Amino acid sequence: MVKAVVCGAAGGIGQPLSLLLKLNPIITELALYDVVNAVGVAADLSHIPTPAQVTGYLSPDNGAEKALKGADIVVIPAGVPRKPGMTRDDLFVNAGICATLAQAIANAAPKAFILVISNPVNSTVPVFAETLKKAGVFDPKKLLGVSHLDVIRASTFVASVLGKPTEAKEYTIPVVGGHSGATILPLLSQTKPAIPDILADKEKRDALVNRIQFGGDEVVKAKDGAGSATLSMAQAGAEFANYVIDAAFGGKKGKIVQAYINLSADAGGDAIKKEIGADLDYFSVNIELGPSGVEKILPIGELDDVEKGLLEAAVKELGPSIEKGNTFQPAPPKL
Ligand SMILES: NC(=O)c1ccc[n+]([C@@H]2O[C@H](COP(=O)([O-])OP(=O)(O)OC[C@H]3O[C@@H](n4cnc5c(N)ncnc54)[C@H](O)[C@@H]3O)[C@@H](O)[C@H]2O)c1
Ligand SMILES: O=C(O)C[C@H](O)C(=O)O
Repeated sequence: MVKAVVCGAAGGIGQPLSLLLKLNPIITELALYDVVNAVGVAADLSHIPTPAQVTGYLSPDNGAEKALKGADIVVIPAGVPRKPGMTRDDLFVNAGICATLAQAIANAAPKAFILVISNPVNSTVPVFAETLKKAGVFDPKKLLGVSHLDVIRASTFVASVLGKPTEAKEYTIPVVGGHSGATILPLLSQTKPAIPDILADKEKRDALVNRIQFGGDEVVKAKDGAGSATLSMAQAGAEFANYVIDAAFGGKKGKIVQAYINLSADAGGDAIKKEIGADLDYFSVNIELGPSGVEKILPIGELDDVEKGLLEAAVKELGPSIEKGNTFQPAPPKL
């Protein structure tokens, strides 16, 4: 029996993400929460003949906590998306929503896995952590910032540069760092199978790194004011959630993925700080998933000279974003 909850379920990401989770046969309960339309989306999905029983909740009468009660995993795409000209940092307005949802999770589902999609991920994950810490329920093994869209983009774009667009799934590229521009660090030198021709071609490689780092901008520009990536994010979010569910509840230990996490989650976090040469609290790293969530933090591994330069830029930009999340003070509740 697995209960999944989507917060922000009526949105551009929330709806297709909820659909994809409804299709996962391990999920037996799917609760949808949003400040608008969650009941309608739930009614719609509830007609699909898969095991998950779908319910919808709105904000009045403590809807968030009702939805969250007994949750095993909570996926959060709640909050405002970018418009052209905005950076992800401009979305820090979402911090308040994140703090409110974190408090509701602390009250109603303190042991749940929490997957944060809401931007800016580099700051919203620290906001979640700080709220959970204050509530005394923070488990760094279970709080995961979802940077998986960068990973699926990397596979797609590498295959495209190789002229093998139909074989994207065959290419695995670890993407570490954070989830915003220069903080996104694709480790092309660790691509499997190896891509020596791209690595040797500076122009090709630079363009590829840039496309992975700024793939989000490509979609924001194309949507021209109608939001940012929703469908690819829903796929990435569901794939990532399914990895976590399989590892925690499906007996499939050992999956290695990247996620933006608090480095205190495992002893391997200290080794990461040495590898990156910085005392950051958060970084997107290779993790092994298991029943406890982050079972192990694994080394980043060897970087080539290009990647060492990119790492320096990523670390520089990440520090202030983390600090912003760590020090965020939610507005006091209105009386
Ligand atoms: N991590 C990533 O890779 C990634 C990728 C794409 C988008 N995002 C981010 O995901 C977020 C959502 O994007 P979207 O395109 O779905 O936006 P959207 O506006 O289409 O949907 C957001 C939903 O959140 C809901 N919401 C607002 N306040 C809420 C609250 N307090 N509680 C519950 N729900 C609330 C809204 O009603 C809306 O339905 C944005 O911040 C966006 O930047 C992250
Ligand atoms: O670019 C955005 O604002 C949304 C998301 O973070 C993305 O990478 O597509």
